[in-house]
Amino acid sequence: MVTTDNIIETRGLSVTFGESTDTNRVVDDVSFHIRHGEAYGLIGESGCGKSTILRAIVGLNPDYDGEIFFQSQTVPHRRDKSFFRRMQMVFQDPYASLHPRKIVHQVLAEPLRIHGLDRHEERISDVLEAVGLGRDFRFRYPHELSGGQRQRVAIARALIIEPQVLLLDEPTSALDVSVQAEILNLLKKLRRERGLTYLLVTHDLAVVAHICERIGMMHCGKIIEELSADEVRGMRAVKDYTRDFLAASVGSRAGRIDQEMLPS
Ligand SMILES: Nc1ncnc2c1ncn2[C@@H]1O[C@H](COP(=O)(O)OP(=O)(O)OP(=O)(O)O)[C@@H](O)[C@H]1O
Repeated sequence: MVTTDNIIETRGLSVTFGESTDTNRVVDDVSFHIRHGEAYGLIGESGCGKSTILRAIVGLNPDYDGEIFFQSQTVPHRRDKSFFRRMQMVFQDPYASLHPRKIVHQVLAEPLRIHGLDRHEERISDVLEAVGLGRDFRFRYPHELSGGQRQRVAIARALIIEPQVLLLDEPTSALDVSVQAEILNLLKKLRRERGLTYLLVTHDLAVVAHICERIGMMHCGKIIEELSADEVRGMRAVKDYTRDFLAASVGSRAGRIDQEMLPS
């Protein structure tokens, strides 16, 4: 049943790559929902299909089976502009996602132009302020920014058209650990201030536990179990696979983002 509490829902979502006898079903019959204003995390080991789900939802993988709903409406396989007005994506690598020959002002003006929004100067200044960069950053090229600053610009670009949902694909994994914490805190603040809904994909337990209220554990293309953030922190999983994943994550790179760096 699709309810109005859900902003995103998938039913029987499957994605298969390859042709004829050489096919690989990397997302296999995935059904889950995200409520308005919720932060939902998909976690799992590399290659389990997390990013493919995100890409299917945002329309970068149009060849999927099953259904995707946005605010109770079936989303057409080919997304239109109005869809992107409401849902934006932030990619893992801020080095690759920003055009090297465009200054920040141009990067931020482009979505405003595409979506026909006015007051460019004001919106650009406001969004730079919101992501913790001053107005002066407008004139910088990406190579004149640090990794964290670039990811702030990428977040600003996603937010400038005031979407309802951000899809976050490993938004901090290309950054130094100390910078990761800054960006995670920024994402938390922005969600609180703007009532955003997040779908976050990561293999990093600390990231998902700090940002998300509910977490889907993925394995071999399926969500095998859903947990609350408290259940993740308390290592209270039902499935053996999830318990092993949580146990293996403690003390790993993920564990180095400690509580002090991430005020809740
Ligand atoms: N366009 C594509 N064509 C063929 N195979 C693909 C394509 N995109 C992804 N895959 C394969 O699908 C599987 C799932 O990839 P996906 O990127 O969704 O995993 P992931 O869980 O996000 O992993 P990671 O954390 O490493 O990004 C992988 O085996 C990958 O090689």
